[in-house]
Amino acid sequence: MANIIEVEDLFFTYRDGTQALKGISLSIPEGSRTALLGPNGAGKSTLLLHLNGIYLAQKGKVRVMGQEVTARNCKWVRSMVGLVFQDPDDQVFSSTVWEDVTFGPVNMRLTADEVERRAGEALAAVNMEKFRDKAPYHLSYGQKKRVAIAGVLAMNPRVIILDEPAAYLDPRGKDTLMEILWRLSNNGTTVVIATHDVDLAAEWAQQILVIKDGRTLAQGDVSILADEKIAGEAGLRFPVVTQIFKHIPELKLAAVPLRISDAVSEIRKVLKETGRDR
Ligand SMILES: Nc1ncnc2c1ncn2[C@@H]1O[C@H](COP(=O)(O)OP(=O)(O)OP(=O)(O)O)[C@@H](O)[C@H]1O
Repeated sequence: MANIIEVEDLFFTYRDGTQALKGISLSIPEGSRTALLGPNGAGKSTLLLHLNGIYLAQKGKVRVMGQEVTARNCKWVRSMVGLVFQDPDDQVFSSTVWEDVTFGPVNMRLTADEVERRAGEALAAVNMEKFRDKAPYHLSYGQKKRVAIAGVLAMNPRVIILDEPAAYLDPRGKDTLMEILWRLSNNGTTVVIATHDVDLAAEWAQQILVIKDGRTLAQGDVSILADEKIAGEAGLRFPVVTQIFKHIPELKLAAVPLRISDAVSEIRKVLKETGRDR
């Protein structure tokens, strides 16, 4: 799989002198599901703002679809890489939901028909069609979050990045959001989430990126989440499923499971081997 995003030795210092990124490198394969993890202040949000061209590299490179992100092409980058902020109040500001979701496509100077089609499809994708004439101000947090996602979807990006997508959502809101993320990924969109939720990362992601202190600590498949050294360094806890199985070594599993579905099949295997599957 080709990489749709590549970051090479990227540095970024805020005006007050805070060095947020200190030579970070990583890659995101096209069509993949990536979870970005790391402790508070690791540089996740700062990195995400570089991936869609809101911040530009001070040193090092960010490449999107093979093109280096610069002041000249950052508008194109923003249309290719959609970013959903953690707090929908930072993103949803128009007087109606419809106005908000059409804002991006109107700015892209698409025809009225195309704007209508894209905004309609985007609202349908997040199950918010019936709220189109409502003021975002009157929506619940989870509904506003879905409007923010629709606004990004309406731009038809190749990559969608969500900063802490599950934060403050109730269990049902979180399930709805995960369904949306699965659907997007099944349709071929590259999806990246920054999260502190290791269980969500283990269940959903194909690729895990752990960052710490402005650098990449680890990049690889979900087995990274069961690695004691990495978890210790990044201050991550193991997924709940992994914790349970690490406590029962007498099961002698070939690999400690990270996901509920893997745990269930491991348990079934043990039951079968010991004749307790009836
Ligand atoms: N606008 C800003 N001005 C100055 N420093 C900033 C600014 N935004 C972030 N920082 C600093 O940059 C570093 C990285 O912050 P960033 O928000 O990227 O981390 P994060 O990994 O997203 O953290 P969290 O998990 O808490 O959201 C931190 O030390 C933070 O205090």
